[in-house]
Amino acid sequence: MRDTRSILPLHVSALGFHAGGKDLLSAISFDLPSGGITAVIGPNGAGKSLLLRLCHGLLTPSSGSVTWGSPGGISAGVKRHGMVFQKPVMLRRSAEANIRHALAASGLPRHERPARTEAALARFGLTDLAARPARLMSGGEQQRLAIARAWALSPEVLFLDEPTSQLDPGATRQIESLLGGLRAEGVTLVMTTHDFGQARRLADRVLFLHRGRLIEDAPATAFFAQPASAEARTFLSGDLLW
Ligand SMILES: Nc1ncnc2c1ncn2[C@@H]1O[C@H](COP(=O)(O)OP(=O)(O)OP(=O)(O)O)[C@@H](O)[C@H]1O
Repeated sequence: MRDTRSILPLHVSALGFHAGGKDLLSAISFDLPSGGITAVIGPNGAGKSLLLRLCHGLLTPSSGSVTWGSPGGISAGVKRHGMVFQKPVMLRRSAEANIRHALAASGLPRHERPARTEAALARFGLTDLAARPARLMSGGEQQRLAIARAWALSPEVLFLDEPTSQLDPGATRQIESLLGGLRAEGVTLVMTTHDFGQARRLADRVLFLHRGRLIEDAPATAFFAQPASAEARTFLSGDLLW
């Protein structure tokens, strides 16, 4: 039977990542409790994608740790966090088959897959596109499918790496509205974005990274109204390039 205990909070402690002779992330510490949207922002190369990949387990920390769950809660071995990338990676199959494949890979019993697939397509407005080859779908449709595919696995936490950077304003608003809906459902979201307007519209909390360090961890309203650090002030004014 599925373990319904929470994988949260996520504890990131003194996290570091070293590659190519460089410290790309250093001494990053924060806790992620359940709920809300956290925007990870910062200039190009700050380490935002690396941070998400480390949290999701795609990379191994060089130092420090990423741990899930509180004592007595769920921890190792249960992966109820998903990740959506800037450019969705779709199999050369229909939209529906992409979701079914993810469900099969996750070990969901075969008899549960059709209903779960149907629900995911319906939830994200993709029912009419179910048979469409995923790679022929528009960028916005593919991103919706990527989110639907991640949602189908019932994630408690969803990491999204610049989910709308390839999309036009209409598709961006559509994705934002879907993300707001996931938040309302209780999914905990962590997303990188270069779009300050989007971070203001969506985020409850901001993690501001610069040169591999966590410079600010603040409620989004406070961060945008009055950033505490000189780096964030310069970044928000558009003058901090890297
Ligand atoms: N495996 C790797 N080996 C060496 N350097 C890497 C590796 N992965 C990332 N980097 C470097 O680490 C730095 C941070 O990369 P990352 O992709 O996390 O930045 P980012 O904040 O997401 O930037 P952007 O906003 O441009 O997407 C960059 O300078 C990048 O070139």
